[in-house]
Amino acid sequence: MGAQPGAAAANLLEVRGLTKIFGSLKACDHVDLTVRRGEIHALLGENGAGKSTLVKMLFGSLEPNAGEIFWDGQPVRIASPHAARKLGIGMVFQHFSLFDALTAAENIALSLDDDTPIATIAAKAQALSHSYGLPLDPYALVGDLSVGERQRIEIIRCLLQVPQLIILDEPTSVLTPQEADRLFETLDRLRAEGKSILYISHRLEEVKRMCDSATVLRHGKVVGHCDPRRETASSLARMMVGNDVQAVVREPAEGMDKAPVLLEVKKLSRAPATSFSIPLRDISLGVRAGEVIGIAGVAGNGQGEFFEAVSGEMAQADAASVRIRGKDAGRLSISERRRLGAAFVPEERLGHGAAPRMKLSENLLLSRHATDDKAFIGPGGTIRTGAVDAAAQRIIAAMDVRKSARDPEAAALSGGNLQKFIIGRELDRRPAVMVVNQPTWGVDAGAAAKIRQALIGLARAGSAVLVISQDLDELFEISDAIAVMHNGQLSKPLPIAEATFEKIGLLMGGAEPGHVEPAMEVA
Ligand SMILES: Nc1ncnc2c1ncn2[C@@H]1O[C@H](COP(=O)(O)OP(=O)(O)OP(=O)(O)O)[C@@H](O)[C@H]1O
Repeated sequence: MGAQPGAAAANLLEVRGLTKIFGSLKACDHVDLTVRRGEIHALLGENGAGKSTLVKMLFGSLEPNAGEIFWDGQPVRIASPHAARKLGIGMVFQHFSLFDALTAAENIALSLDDDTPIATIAAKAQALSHSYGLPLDPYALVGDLSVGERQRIEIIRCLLQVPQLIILDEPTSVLTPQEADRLFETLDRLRAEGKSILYISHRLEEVKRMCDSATVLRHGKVVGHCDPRRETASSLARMMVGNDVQAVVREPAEGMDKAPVLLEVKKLSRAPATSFSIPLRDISLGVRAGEVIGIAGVAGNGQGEFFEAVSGEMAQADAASVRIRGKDAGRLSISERRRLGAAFVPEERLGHGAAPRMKLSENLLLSRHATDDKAFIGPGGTIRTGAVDAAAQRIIAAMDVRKSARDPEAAALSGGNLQKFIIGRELDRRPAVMVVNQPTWGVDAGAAAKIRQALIGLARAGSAVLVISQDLDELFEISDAIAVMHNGQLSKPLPIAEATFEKIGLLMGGAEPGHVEPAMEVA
């Protein structure tokens, strides 16, 4: 610190004693952080450790209660994202803030503080996209783009402002392995140009591969610094969690071929609901009591539409296209399907999986009043608040949900902790059929292992479990068979003993199921 104005300080960013308090919780407790020029610095920590809170203070969207920030050696106050951008801090958020009905260039224009003509923005965006190897058509409608392409718009939007420090919050959680590789090449390039990157990720292998240094947070405090290249994924996880992460154990399922099919999808087809959605084509699948079936696929190949059709968010014309415990359910609503013993966990947790401004207990009542009316609703329709509260606390304890109050609003939980609560809320019902989309998205290694083990446990206790996930490691860890969704079609499930990354990868890329073996020989 104390560099002369004008002379570049060795450290681009220094944070001393940064503190943020929510109610009685110190989400960040005297945090120190140093980011050097030209380094990729990982910010690690389990769910709720305080990572998002810290970067929100650096990006000017939260005001610290105490502490100092030095930028290029000089003390600064970052009062708003606008001020952060002016300093040279850019951020690529985990949840994209793009409008589907606008083009890439129009979306970028919205975030710029001047009124540069669209054609100029498009030309600049295209030049950046070429030079950083991030293919992008500035005139494409965002609604037509894959998640990976949308992220590229966010990155290019950030680069257009010529930042010195780029904050990336879980950038690869929604990317395919190929898209992630491309992102890593871009980050390498930015580092070589002397830019600094603050990188939040729960994927420890990629942290080891990409990052030069790491700061580890636990319960809002810095508990360590390390060079991730010298650590293993498990030593990093241990540093974050404070103890070893339990490996997931998948006992082989016995006699499954004779077990009843609890969830059946039969010749399910669906025309696209909007010009941005994928049509579903003749999908058939059965999930038996006791088994976990995984659905792999590159994002945007119909997984969301399939989830909507199975869960009842979108009813089908053909009642027999979805059968739950032997009953036609295709035309039933979500609540009616839940009453048949099914549970559904959507991908998007805020707004979809939980109402943000409602307390956890209220969210619990909202999702379970139909199925648990005896437990939660008393005579004359009164709510048994004691029972609802006890169930909420039971779920919080079972899933180790970390929070700042006894029964906080859903929006006050960190992303991973909210996911733990939503999964726990459904597991607590012991549903006969469980369908979950991206079960561990944004969840730390310890909590992910816990959720995966719980899904296997639910199946082995006699339920049918269907897991849609982009995380192939996860699917290989928990599934008894894996099917692949490509362009609205589903391949036949491949028993896990026969499945390999290569076979599944080829199917994800659109290989005909029958041609998997020859294609591999050619390769
Ligand atoms: N607006 C808020 N009001 C109250 N508490 C909050 C608020 N935002 C965050 N918290 C609490 O602060 C703590 C830190 O949350 P934060 O989102 O920073 O964690 P995180 O490390 O980013 O977690 P994750 O990996 O799950 O995203 C959590 O316990 C969370 O419940």
